[in-house]
Amino acid sequence: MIYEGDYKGEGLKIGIVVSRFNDLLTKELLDGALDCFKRHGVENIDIFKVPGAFEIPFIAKELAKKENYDAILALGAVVKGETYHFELVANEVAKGVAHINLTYETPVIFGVITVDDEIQGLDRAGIKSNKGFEYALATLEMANLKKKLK
Ligand SMILES: O=c1[nH]c(NC[C@H](O)[C@H](O)[C@H](O)CO)c([N+](=O)[O-])c(=O)[nH]1
Repeated sequence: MIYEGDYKGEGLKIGIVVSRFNDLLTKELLDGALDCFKRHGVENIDIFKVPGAFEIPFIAKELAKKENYDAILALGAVVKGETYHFELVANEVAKGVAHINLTYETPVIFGVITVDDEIQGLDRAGIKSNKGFEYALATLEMANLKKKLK
């Protein structure tokens, strides 16, 4: 028997946590995700805005604890700078989101792009593709797969 989630969005309640740091990129990721959710029939979306990617896990955890979202999408953009800060932020956000997935009952999709520079970021935020749309598809798939496991 093969179990996989479909992309039906009707009746799903989705939470999006999006960081404002590098919002030239993150607002495009958010637009791409909202476009995807709308095209797949999702009508119940809550959006939570945080200062930077480092703050994403805290809010994602608070939402997962409530257990009233079918899935949560974390969107952010970490761009390599001159300092080591890039690696610290990127690693901690990934670890934080992974920890929430294994601690609570709500799937949290890791939609944080980590890029060397803004151009690479723009390529992924609309020029060559919109990763926000792709991460939203993963969110729909996981929300529906989880329903099948009940
Ligand atoms: O979302 C980001 N936050 C970044 N830093 C801020 C961080 O997420 C926190 O908001 C800040 O450290 C306050 O806690 C970034 N860098 O510094 O490289 C970055 O590229 N992206």
